[in-house]
Amino acid sequence: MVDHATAAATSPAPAAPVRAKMVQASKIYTDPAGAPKRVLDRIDLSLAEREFLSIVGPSGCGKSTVLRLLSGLTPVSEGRVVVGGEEITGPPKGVGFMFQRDTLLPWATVSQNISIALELNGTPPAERKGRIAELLQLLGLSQFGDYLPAHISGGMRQRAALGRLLAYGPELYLMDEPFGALDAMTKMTMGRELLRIWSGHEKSVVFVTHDIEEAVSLSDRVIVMEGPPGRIRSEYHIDLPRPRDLREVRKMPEFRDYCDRIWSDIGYSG
Ligand SMILES: Nc1ncnc2c1ncn2[C@@H]1O[C@H](COP(=O)(O)OP(=O)(O)OP(=O)(O)O)[C@@H](O)[C@H]1O
Repeated sequence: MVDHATAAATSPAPAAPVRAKMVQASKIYTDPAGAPKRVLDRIDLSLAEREFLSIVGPSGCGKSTVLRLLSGLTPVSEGRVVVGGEEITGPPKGVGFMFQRDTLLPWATVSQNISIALELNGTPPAERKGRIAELLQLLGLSQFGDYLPAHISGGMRQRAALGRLLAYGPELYLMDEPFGALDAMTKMTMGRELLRIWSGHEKSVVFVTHDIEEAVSLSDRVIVMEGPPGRIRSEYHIDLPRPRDLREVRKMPEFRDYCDRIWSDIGYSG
């Protein structure tokens, strides 16, 4: 663990090339009375190529704001955000977002939702049909391509949203509690799918979750935030074997140990 309260507040330089980083990045919003409100305070964060990084922390500590800064959807107030080697001033290429509630287009079928992502990334029309079929198969949705989002379950909608993200094919996945609304079993299945896809495609992931066990089971590294204003409190390199069986890994004493330490960092003593 690196304790950011006492150690220099920087991540150790990862061995792999850097996919994204935040350097002394702060975000200042305006509160309803018009006064400045510092929601992120001098965040230093480095994400390696092919790294799976999770961010946990209490509600309102700024986890989503970190994702928004990395996505370029929200500009940084102080400091720098660098993605793919370039300081960003807007949404950079190669970045895809997935939210807790799926944001599928309600009037388009599952296949059409995926097709739009393929169109956006420039996949030639002749290749789209085959690619859609592949993705539907990968996500167990082959029977549901012609369904509207309202006519499938919440878990299926999240799978379709993941399919759309994969269709878009970003280098960096920014995921904001993507499985937060799902039941425990579907959540585990989605986590397993995500790991399978991630390990096959070698993309980088920043995954925000309230679920510490989910964070530890999926990640290479877990960052614990505190705030407001949002700061990095500590980080854990998760030294658990890969490939991971998400149920088996939870039985390991090291897994429990990581979770216990993160719970106490967040301030929960049981
Ligand atoms: N557009 C905005 N204008 C003003 N304040 C904002 C805005 N967006 C977020 N905030 C504030 O920034 C702080 C951090 O919000 P953020 O959503 O990043 O936290 P979070 O850790 O993701 O929370 P949660 O776990 O509850 O989703 C909160 O106090 C929130 O009210």
